[in-house]
Amino acid sequence: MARRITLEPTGSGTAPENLTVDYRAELNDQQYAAATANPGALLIVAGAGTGKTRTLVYRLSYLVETGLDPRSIVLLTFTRRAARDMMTRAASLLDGRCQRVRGGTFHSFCMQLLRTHAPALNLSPDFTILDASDAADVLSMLRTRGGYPDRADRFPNKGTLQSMFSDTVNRDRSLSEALNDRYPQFTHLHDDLRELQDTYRAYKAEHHMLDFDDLLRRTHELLSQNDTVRQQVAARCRHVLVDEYQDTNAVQADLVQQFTSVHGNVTAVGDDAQSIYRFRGADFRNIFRFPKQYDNARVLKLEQNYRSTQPILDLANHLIDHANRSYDKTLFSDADTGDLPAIVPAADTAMEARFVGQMVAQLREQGVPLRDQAVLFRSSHNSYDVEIELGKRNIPYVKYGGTKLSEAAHIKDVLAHLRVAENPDDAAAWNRILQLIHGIGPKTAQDLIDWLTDDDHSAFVVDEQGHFAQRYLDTLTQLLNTLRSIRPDEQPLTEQMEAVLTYYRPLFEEAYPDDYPKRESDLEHLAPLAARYDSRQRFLADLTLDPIELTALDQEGATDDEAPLVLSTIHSAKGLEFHSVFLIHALDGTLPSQYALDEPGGLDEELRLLYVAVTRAEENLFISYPMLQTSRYYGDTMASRSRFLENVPESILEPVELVEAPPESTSDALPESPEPEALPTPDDDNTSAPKSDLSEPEDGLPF
Ligand SMILES: Nc1ncnc2c1ncn2[C@@H]1O[C@H](COP(=O)(O)OP(=O)(O)OP(=O)(O)O)[C@@H](O)[C@H]1O
Repeated sequence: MARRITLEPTGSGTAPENLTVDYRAELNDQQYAAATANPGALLIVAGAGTGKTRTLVYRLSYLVETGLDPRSIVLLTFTRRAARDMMTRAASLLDGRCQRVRGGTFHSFCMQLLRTHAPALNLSPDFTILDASDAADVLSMLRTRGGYPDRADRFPNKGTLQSMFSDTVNRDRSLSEALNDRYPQFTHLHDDLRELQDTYRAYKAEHHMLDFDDLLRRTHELLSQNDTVRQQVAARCRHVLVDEYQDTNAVQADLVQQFTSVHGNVTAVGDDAQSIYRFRGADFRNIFRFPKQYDNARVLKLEQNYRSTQPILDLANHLIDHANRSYDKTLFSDADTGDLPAIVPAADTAMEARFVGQMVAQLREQGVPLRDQAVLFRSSHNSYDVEIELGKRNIPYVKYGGTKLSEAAHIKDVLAHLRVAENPDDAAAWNRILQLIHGIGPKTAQDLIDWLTDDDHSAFVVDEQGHFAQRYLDTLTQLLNTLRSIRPDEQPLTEQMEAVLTYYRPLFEEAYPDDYPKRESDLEHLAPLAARYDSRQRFLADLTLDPIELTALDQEGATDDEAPLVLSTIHSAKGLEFHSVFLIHALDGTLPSQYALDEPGGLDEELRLLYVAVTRAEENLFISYPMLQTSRYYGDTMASRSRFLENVPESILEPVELVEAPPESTSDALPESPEPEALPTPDDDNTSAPKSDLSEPEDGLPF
C-alpha cells in the first residue's frame, strides 16, 4: 500500500472566528464537536432524539461556510425528502449555497452515475427502473417460460424469488449462502435457481431494465472495474455525508468507501439501536466496522436527548440494555419529570381501539393537537379497529406505511405506458399494458413483446396486419398510436399523461370494475405531480425510487382543516416525534413478529423496532395490547403481551387497567368488571395525559 501523507486543512473559506452561524451557541458540546470536526472520517453515533438531524444540518452548513464547494458535497439520506429538508434547513441557517449540495438516496445517486457512465458498462443511458413488484413480475414470466414449476414440486413463487435474488446482492453473498441461511427448504433447487437468476440478469440487460439492486451493484461494478471512472467520481466527492448509516447494506458501505477513495472525507451518522431494515439487507454491523474501515476514523457520540422526558428514556434505555450488541450510550434528558410510560392491557381489539379513540379525543380537548399525536403499530393491518373507532368519533387521521402511490396497480398501469415511451425495450412495462387489452393473455403478450421489442418494429406501427388477431387489433392500434404520439418526450408531461389517460380510462373501468370510482382520485393526483417535472425520465425515476404515500397525497390541499392524527407503521415513523404516542398491538407474535423468531438476529431487530417506537414519544407513551384476538382461521385465541415488556419493573412501566363506565351512565350497559380499580381522573395540565377510564359518553357508545 502506498505511503500516506496527511495534509492539514488550510481552508479557503471563512476563518472560524468570522463564521456567520454561531455553532457554539446553537449546539451542545457533543453536537458542536461533531458539526465542526476537521475533515477525515467521522462516525457520529447518535442516540434517538439527540439531534442527529440538527447536527448534520449544522455540519453541512459548516462545511460550506468554511469553503467547500457545495457541489462537491454529497449528502446521502434514506429518502429524497430527508435530503431536501436538510438542505433547506442548512440554507436558512447559512444561505442558498446549501441548496446546491448533491443530495438524495443511494439509489438515486447511483442512478445518475450510471446514466453518466453507461457506455463504460455497455448500458443504454435510457434504462428504466424496475421496483420490487415489477422485478417479481418479470421473474414470474421467466419462471413460467422456463417451465421451472414443472421441474420441482414446490418451486418458489415470484415474491420469494425476488427476495432471494435481492438478498444475494444486498448481502453480497452467493446464492448457496443465501439458500443455506434463509431458504433451506429450497437448497435442493440450487442449480435451477442459479440458472433462473442468470436468465433474469440476461433478460434485464437485453431490455435495458435495472432493478433497485442493480443500481447499487452495477455502480459498485463500475467503480471497482474502472479505476479512471472511480477516480473521476471520487475526485468530485470532496465530502460525503451519510445519514442513517446503521441501515446501509454491504454494497452501500463499500460504495461509500469508493466515493471517498480520493479525499477520504466522510461523515456517517447513525444509531445502531435504530437499525430496522434487515429485511432489505441492511447490516447494522456496518456501523461497528466503520472505525476499522477508515484510517484515523474518529467516533463521536450524541447522548443528550431533547425529545423525551426522562421516564420515557428510562424505558428506552432499559429495553436496549437487552440487545446483544450496541455502542455503549445512555440517553439522558433535562426534562427529568413526567408521567411514566403506561402498559395497558385491553380485553380485545375493540376495547383497545376505544381506549385509543377516547384518549386521543381527551388529549385534543386538553390542547394537544391531533398532528402531535400518533398511533404506531408493527403492521398496517394492526390498526383496522382503531380506524373504525376514529371514524365513529369523526377524528381525522392520515395513515403512513400502507400502499405507496407508485405501488397501486392502476398507477403502475399508467406509469407503464410512460415507461414504454421512454424505453421501448422495457418488456416488463409492455407485459403490463398489453395484458390490459381484452383478448391478450400472457402467451399472446409474450409473442407481441418479442415482436414489438425487435429493432425492426420499434416504430410503434402495426404494419403487418396478418400478424395480429382481430379481437384485439383495434385497441392495440390505439395503444401504439398513443405511444407514438408521446414517444419523443417533447410535449409537456401533463399532456402526455392526458393522452395516456384518454386511452387507458375504458380499460381501467374494465380492469377494476368493483372499485374504479375510488381509484379514480389517485389518477387525478398524477397530473399535478407530473406538472412539477420537465423530464419524463426523472418523473419516472423519482416515483419509482422514492414512492409517495397514497394517503399522504389525499392530505395535500386539506390545509384549511385540522391537521390529522398520524397512524403509522413503526418503520414509517422513523425520524418523527410526537407529543403523545400510542403503541398498539404490543403482542408476542406481532412485536416481535412471529416470522422474526426463526431468523438469526431477527429478535434483536424486533427489539430495536420497539425502541424506535418508544423513542418517538415526547411526553406521553401508552403501550397497549388486546388479551383476546379473533382471527378468521383460529377464532378467538388468548394473546400475551410482547416478551420485551414482560419483566419491566413497574417503576419504569406503569400498569393501567381499563374499566367500563358504571352502568347507570349509559342505557345499554356491559356488566361491570369484578374489581374495577379506580383510575386517576384526567389531568388538567395539558402536557400530561390522563390515565384512562372508558367513560366518555360523547357519542353515546353502548357501555
Ligand atoms: N442543541 C439543541 N437544543 C435544543 N433542541 C435540540 C437540540 N438538538 C436537538 N434538539 C431538538 O431535539 C429534537 C430531536 O432532534 P432530531 O430530530 O435532530 O433528533 P434525531 O437524533 O435525528 O432523532 P431520531 O434519530 O430519534 O429520529 C428536535 O425537536 C430538535 O429540535
